[in-house]
Amino acid sequence: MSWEEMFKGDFAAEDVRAYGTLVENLHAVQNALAAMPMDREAIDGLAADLASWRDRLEPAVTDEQHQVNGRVAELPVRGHAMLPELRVSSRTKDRVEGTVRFGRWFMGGGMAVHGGAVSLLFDEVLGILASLAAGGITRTAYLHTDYRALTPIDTDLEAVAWIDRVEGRKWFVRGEIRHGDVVCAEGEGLFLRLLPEQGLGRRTED
Ligand SMILES: CCCCCCCCCCCCCC(=O)SCCNC(=O)CCNC(=O)[C@H](O)C(C)(C)COP(=O)(O)OP(=O)(O)OC[C@H]1O[C@@H](n2cnc3c(N)ncnc32)[C@H](O)[C@@H]1OP(=O)(O)O
Repeated sequence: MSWEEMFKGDFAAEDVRAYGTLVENLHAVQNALAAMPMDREAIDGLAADLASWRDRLEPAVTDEQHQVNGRVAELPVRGHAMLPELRVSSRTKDRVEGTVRFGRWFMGGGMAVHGGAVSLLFDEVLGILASLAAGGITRTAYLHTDYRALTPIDTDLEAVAWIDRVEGRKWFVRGEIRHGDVVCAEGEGLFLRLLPEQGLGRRTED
């Protein structure tokens, strides 16, 4: 299956743009919120605005096949608002490269990215490569992260992934997150190509 087939979007171009703007604004608010001082007026105002949007959106909740989040093929990370915005600059079946900038929202402490967010990025970049290389959807069996240096926020980082080896349906993938010449973190993951009966998103209890 080609990348284009796997990530074929089904939304109109203007809706894609609109969702991209929404995610961009959401991330900007998250970053500003994470960095704000105590400000009761802002806190109370934002809390009220969010409650109003909760009341508007919750009655319209739909199933996974019809949600927009994470299904917008044309946007970085498929428009998945939970993910750091990885911008893939090159992808082959052997290697994926991209850039990412973690905002203040992802800070753990010391102006550095939270370790869980680093692993989150590895799951994404290694997972993209595994799915691309396997020619179909893969699922993470394990993911190992070595934190070599603090990963700074608010600066462009490089993310790369390459295939280590393949054994049947098992794709062993490695990657790095770099800031200039500094390797901030190394990742290694095992991704299993799903069997037809395992389906996308099917849970074990289904
Ligand atoms: C809209 C379209 C969107 C598309 C998005 C694409 C890009 C997305 C990018 C984002 C990506 C994000 C992706 C995500 O976040 S995926 C979400 C996170 N992952 C999960 O929740 C996975 C949960 N686990 C499972 O579903 C199953 O356990 C899986 C599927 C992984 C394997 O269950 P399955 O029943 O299939 O396999 P098996 O048990 O017969 O084992 C088969 C072989 O594998 C070996 N093995 C198994 N586990 C381990 C282990 N932990 N260490 C070492 N080895 C392990 C095992 O020994 C055996 O080896 P061998 O004896 O054959 O040699």
